[in-house]
Amino acid sequence: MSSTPTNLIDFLVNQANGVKGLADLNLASVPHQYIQPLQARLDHTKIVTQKSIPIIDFTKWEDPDVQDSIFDAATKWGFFQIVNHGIPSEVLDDLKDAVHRFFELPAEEKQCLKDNSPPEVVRLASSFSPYAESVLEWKDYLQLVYASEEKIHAYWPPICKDQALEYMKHAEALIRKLLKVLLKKLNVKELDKAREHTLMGAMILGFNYYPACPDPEVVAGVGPHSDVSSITVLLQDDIGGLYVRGSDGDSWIYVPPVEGALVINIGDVLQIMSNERCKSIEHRVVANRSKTRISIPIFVNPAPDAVIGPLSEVLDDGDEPKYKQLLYSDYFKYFFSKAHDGKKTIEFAMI
Ligand SMILES: O=C(O)CCC(=O)C(=O)O
Ligand SMILES: [Fe+2]
Repeated sequence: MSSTPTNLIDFLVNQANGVKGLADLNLASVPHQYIQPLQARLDHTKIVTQKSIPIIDFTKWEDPDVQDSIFDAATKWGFFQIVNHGIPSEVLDDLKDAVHRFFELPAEEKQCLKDNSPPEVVRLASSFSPYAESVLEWKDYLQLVYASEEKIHAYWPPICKDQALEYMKHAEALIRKLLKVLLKKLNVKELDKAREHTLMGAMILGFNYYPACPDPEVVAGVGPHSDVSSITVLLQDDIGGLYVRGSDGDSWIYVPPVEGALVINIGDVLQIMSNERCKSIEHRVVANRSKTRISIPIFVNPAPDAVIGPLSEVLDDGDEPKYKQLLYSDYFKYFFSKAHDGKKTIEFAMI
């Protein structure tokens, strides 16, 4: 049995071993840096099993009834799953295989990728913001920015590039449809170029890797947070571990893996732009004792230079604005400057 590396952050981050490298040491228990204080751990008595987020058939997405159910889910739950979304199952399966292949690369290759990647295109990290957190999260992640074809071909890792790009091409069409439905319900007639820049001007494909953990009860896979996206489109594998905050603000609802489905959630940007009609709901991930889990979010983000704030079409209905107008890059930087802290990020945008 091995012991914890003396300089843990150096081992995880600079040597690019990640928590995958730590898990491969087969430690009997997790290093103290991962142990969450009692009040931060998931209280199992708060888990609700009788409720679940809606599952929506996306086949007839232009049908007004389907659009109503999407908006209803966005306003009441902030989270829903979609099936029959049009992305072929082979594209999803090939992507999941590619994610495993990527994280199974030797640390030297990951380090080489880190050293040679411009952070505006490719970022490899462990935990969330390890230099800003007092307790680490049991997760490694890769972020691939959906930049120009030229940058993608130059910098996305060859071991997963084709599968990631194929998925993004399909997903982009789906994202446009989802945003059109949500905007229509907010009285915005079309998704023109300016709105595209604001709502989907910078998309990031994330690969999340949660290795099996000897003490899943005491660590956070991901601590409670809401996403800073417009919307997030998440592909999860069949292991499970995602929980979303119930509407009472106290309970946690399990999001079961559904074969072929994508989990959609509203992010802070759409909560702000809809002046709180759409809800950006807190969620968290629990690690697994015996199995590695992966998940693949697309963070549909505004361009960094976009100004976000309540839409005029929403305020025209007589609403008082609850949020100010602010530069998205300021919001994004603020999110990463601290540990995950529930719904606190959005206070940065409140009037
Ligand atoms: O792994 C998951 O199911 C969700 C991950 C997540 O919430 C995130 O990456 O923002
Ligand atoms: Fe999230």
